[in-house]
Formats: sequence, C-alpha cells, structure tokens
Amino acid sequence: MPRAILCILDSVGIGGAPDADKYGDVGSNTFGHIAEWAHAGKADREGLRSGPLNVPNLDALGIGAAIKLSTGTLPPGLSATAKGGRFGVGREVSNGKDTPSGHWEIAGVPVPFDWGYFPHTEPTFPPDLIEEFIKRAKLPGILGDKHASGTTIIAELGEESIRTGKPICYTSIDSVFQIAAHESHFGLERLYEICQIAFELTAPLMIGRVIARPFVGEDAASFKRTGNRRDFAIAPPEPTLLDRNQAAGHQVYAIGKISDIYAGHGVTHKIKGTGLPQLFDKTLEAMEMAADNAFVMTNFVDFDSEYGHRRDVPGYAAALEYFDSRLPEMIAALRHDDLLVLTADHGNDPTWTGTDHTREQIPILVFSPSLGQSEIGIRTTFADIGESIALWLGLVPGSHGKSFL
Ligand SMILES: O=P(O)(O)O[C@H]1O[C@H](CO)[C@@H](O)[C@H]1O
Ligand SMILES: [Mn+2]
Ligand SMILES: [Mn+2]
Repeated sequence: MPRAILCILDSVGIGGAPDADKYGDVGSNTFGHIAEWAHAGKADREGLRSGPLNVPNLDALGIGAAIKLSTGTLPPGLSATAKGGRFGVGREVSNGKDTPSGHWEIAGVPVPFDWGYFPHTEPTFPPDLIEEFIKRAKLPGILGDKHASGTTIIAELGEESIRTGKPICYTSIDSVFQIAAHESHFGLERLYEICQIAFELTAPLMIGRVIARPFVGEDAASFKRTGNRRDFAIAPPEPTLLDRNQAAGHQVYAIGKISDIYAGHGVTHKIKGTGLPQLFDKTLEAMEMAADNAFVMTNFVDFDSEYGHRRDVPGYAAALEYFDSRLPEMIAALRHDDLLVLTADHGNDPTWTGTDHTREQIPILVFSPSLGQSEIGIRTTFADIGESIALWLGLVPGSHGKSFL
C-alpha cells in the first residue's frame, strides 16, 4: 500500500520566478548562487567546509536539471540530467513569499487573500494594537516595534528586555508579529501566553503568524535562540492534503514546525525536532512507524532560519551538504510503493541584499522505487505537488492543481 514522504527544505528556492520583479527579487536564486559561490571558493569556512558544493545525491535526483529548467542556466558542478526519479519546477500562485503561503499551496490550498503586513515605519505596529496588547497581557510595555532581523534585535535589546520585563516585538517583510523574550527571566510559558493574546489581536488584521522567539544567555554576546520557538498561525481557508488524508482515516505525521504551519489541522502525529540532524532522524523514525496510506511531512527549517535569513553562504552550503549526505538513508528506507518528494516553500538567497525571503520557483524532486525517470516541467502552481501526493495516496481529487504522476 502506498505512503508519501514530503520534505520541505525551507527556503531552498531555485530562482526564475516570473513575478520576482514585484518583490525586488529578479535574479535571486538560492541554490544556484550557493553553488556558484562555492565553486568560486566564496563559501569556505575553516573547520566547516570548503570548495565546490558537494551534493551528489540531490544532483542525481535532478537538482541541477531543475535549476537549469527554472533559470536557463546550469550552476557549475551540477548535472543537466537526472539519474533517477522525476524532477521539475514549481511556480507559486499565492502572493506571499512566506512559509504558510508556500506550505498551504504545496498541500493543495493556494492562499486566496492578501496577508496583512506592518509598514516600514518606526513604530511599525498600530498604537492601539500595542496598547490593547500591553493591557491584556499585563506588560510594563514592549521593546522593538520595528522591522528587524531576529538575532540582531536580541543582541540590541535583549539586556534591556531582561532588565525591564518588556518583551521584544518585531516584524519582517512577512506577515508576522514576532515576540522575543528570555526563556527563564521572562519565562517560556509566559511568552507562549502573551503570544496567544497577540495572536487573537493580530488575526483580524490578517497577520499570518505570531511567533514566540525564546532565547537564553546573559548578555548580548551570549544570547542564543532556542528550539522552543512556537508559531501561532491562522488556519488554512480550505481542507489541505493533511485534512484530506486524515479524513480518509489515514495517518498524518507532522514533523518539525509542520503542525504549527497548518494550525494543527489534519495532524494525527505531531513530532517536534530541533536542527537538521534531529529532524532527519525523526523523519526516518516516522517512516519506520508509518502505516499504509500514511502521509509524512517534515519542515527542515534551519536552511531558512539559521543560514538564509543570516545571509550565511558557507553555513547554507554546509547544511545542503549535510542533508545530501543523509539522503541515501532516506532512499534506502523507502518501501516499493513509497513516494518521496523533496521541495521548498520559497527562496531565501543568502547572497541577496537584506535578510528576507526571496520570490523564487522551487525544485520538485520526486523519487519512488516504483517510478521511472522523467521531467515534469514547470508546474504553474505548487498545488500540483499536493494533488500528485493525493493521487498517490488514493484520495479523491481536490479543487486546486493537477497531478504530475
Ligand atoms: O530574523 P528572524 O527572527 O529569524 O525572522 C525570520 O523568521 C520569520 C519566520 O520565518 C520570517 O518572517 C523572518 O522574519
Ligand atoms: Mn519557510
Ligand atoms: Mn523565514
């Protein structure tokens, strides 16, 4: 009986989005630029990695061929042909270049509305929203109230936050309200509590997510964010592939932040994990446990949060190489009628300006011991991924996308 395993390599875009101009992202290409920089010796870091990007397993599944299809250019060191499985390119119809938009569309539900965003002003948040938040959450005030990178703003305001008990509230180009506070001084449960209050206040503004960003350490030099991040997200507007598989009486394993992204909807097994090695292990464990017709979905967030937003090219390259080095384990764990899909939710080119996501097309790399090799072309919506998995799992067709199987 069939099963499906869907790995979202968060932010591993492959350039070529036809509407990138609307986002100021023309020419961005996360995977392609990392390969180029590595080839030019610009992704070396002592003790971490050096030289050209070493990703033979992703290359065999067609990452090079997909990038060539997406942008017209084959990055150095990658192959123009795949050696197994099906490869192609996904193009997003949803307007946001953010995690929920990408994930919902992949799971068959393009976002039919525009998210709310906070302006590039200081303060960025509406004063009446903050006033109500402070009152309901019983806070002495807030810090931040601007667009910022999460690690930078903790270094800047973390000490003051500990001293005053005021949480750090900030946003980005995405539809987010993020709250950073110290895990023990402020308290993790208290942080979750105020995030829930913020979520109730921001959801009517169509803000996609409130994100709890706990950190530890005692001064600017030692502050570090922990794995206790939690996303409070608006629920998808229609049943996703997760809901559909659950409604059919089958298992849905949500690994990493998947459950948060779909507001817990359609999830039968929620599994948390921190860091690429653990997320990979948890995925392999789920593949061992999963019953017939199960859908296993993992979000590998570190590509995005640790390397993309941090504009860390060597770090991103090393993360891709790590994932690649473990891919043979996942392939070896596949049963004859398992389907493995590797893809991404948006781009986050670490060679690009700023610290935000980039509007890009995504790779679609599909492998099953029972499928032959072929090209599936440029798909005009990410929803084709969800529809293909639905078909594989024997579900009734949904209302968006077409199967490429
Ligand atoms: O800079 P950090 O806190 O990692 O924030 C990033 O993480 C958010 C969620 O992915 C994005 O919207 C971006 O702002
Ligand atoms: Mn993402
Ligand atoms: Mn991100």
